Amino acid sequence: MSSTKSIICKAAIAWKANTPLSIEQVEVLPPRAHEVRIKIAYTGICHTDAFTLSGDDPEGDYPVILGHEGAGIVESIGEGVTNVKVGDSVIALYTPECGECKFCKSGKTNLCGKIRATQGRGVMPDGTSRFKCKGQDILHFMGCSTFSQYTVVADISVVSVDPKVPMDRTCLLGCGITTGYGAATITAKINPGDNIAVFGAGCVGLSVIQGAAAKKAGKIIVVDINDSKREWAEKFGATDFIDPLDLPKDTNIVEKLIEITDGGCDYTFDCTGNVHVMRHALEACHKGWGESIVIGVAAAGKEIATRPFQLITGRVWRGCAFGGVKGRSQLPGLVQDYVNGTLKVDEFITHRRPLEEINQAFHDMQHGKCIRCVVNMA
Ligand SMILES: NC(=O)C1=CN([C@@H]2O[C@H](COP(=O)(O)OP(=O)(O)OC[C@H]3O[C@@H](n4cnc5c(N)ncnc54)[C@H](OP(=O)(O)O)[C@@H]3O)[C@@H](O)[C@H]2O)C=CC1
Ligand SMILES: N[C@@H](CCC(=O)N[C@@H](CSC=O)C(=O)NCC(=O)O)C(=O)O
Ligand SMILES: [Zn+2]
Ligand SMILES: [Zn+2]
Repeated sequence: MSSTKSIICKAAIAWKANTPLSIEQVEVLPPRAHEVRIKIAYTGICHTDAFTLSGDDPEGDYPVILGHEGAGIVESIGEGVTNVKVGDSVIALYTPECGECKFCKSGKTNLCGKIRATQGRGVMPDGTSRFKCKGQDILHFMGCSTFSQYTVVADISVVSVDPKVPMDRTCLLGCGITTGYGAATITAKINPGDNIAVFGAGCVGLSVIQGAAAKKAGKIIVVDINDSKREWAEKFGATDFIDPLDLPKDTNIVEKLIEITDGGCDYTFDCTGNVHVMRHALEACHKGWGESIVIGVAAAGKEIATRPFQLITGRVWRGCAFGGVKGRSQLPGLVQDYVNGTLKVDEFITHRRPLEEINQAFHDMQHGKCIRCVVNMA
């Protein structure tokens, strides 16, 4: 049912790049046509939130409410909304799904194009913001802004899920876990026995591992410069763990991977955002058919490089957003995969914090043993 009233609530605002978030009282305007206002219950913090906060995101602009890995309850809907209703348990989608645009109709990508231009400018599809604080408009982020107790999203950027599943779990299907699992089970076409390598054993990389294990991959080799991730990688199904910094001086990670996979990997995945790692991931692929999938986000100006010969001799370089998953069509099924035990979610939660401690949660993520911190937005 549509509401005409604003809501005053708490949100963590990034007033400018590279500064701690500030907990503020914000006004959240009512949803307009084809918009949904959500009471956010829990949100994860993804490395991409930190990427934008750092100032490295070419689309980054301020002041902004970050957060794109969130779940909550529909509080009100605007005119014309039919896909969700007040009271639904939902996940916000930074990759929307309109079902009508050239991209959605292509059957070749999950990258819906309907609202990407306005989303990239931090505004709603009509070009305006639904957040106000201290007399000024506050920008939206990735069409979600889950670091606010209430947020407004486009109706194509939200999906209802099983209300019996706790939202401190479903929030994590809003980005990292789904991205990694989808990269391994949808974007890559892993056959049983295929040898794969995962570079970076954070939330995304660990979820690639679980996806590859689900596809009955052969060797699942995890490459991370942080030895403490060995245990994590094995917990999610890795068969081998290599810290490149431990290799003999005369051996590099590409040679090592080619050696232990009899010519190279069938698939590799970059989950680090480091463009040099992306090159290693490509060149560790098997001649003739190996595919490397870029997931990591790199800063403005960073570019990848390799010899054209690597591609001429059959290696394929591709990437994916949100694992290639169509949020409105496929997330409810992934939630059920969690319910029936085939998709790990609980195991990713290493930290929990209240909204007031969100800056410490960013610190957790960038130091120590954090895989995912879940923030309680109450
Ligand atoms: N394409 C998409 O749709 C999405 C992309 N992303 C991006 O994916 C990447 C991973 O996200 P997330 O898992 O949350 O990030 P994390 O920071 O949790 O994980 C990154 C992992 O890579 C390791 N690492 C860093 N540098 C290297 C290196 N040179 N060689 C090997 N390992 C390395 C890190 O180790 P250490 O802990 O020691 O730093 C860490 O374990 C990020 O760039 C993020 O922005 C995230 C979600 C969706
Ligand atoms: N604004 C950033 C975009 C970085 C990026 O690639 N984002 C991913 C999701 S990362 C989630 O944690 C993505 O979905 N990209 C597709 C898109 O349409 O943006 C930049 O410009 O670097
Ligand atoms: Zn993310
Ligand atoms: Zn679309």
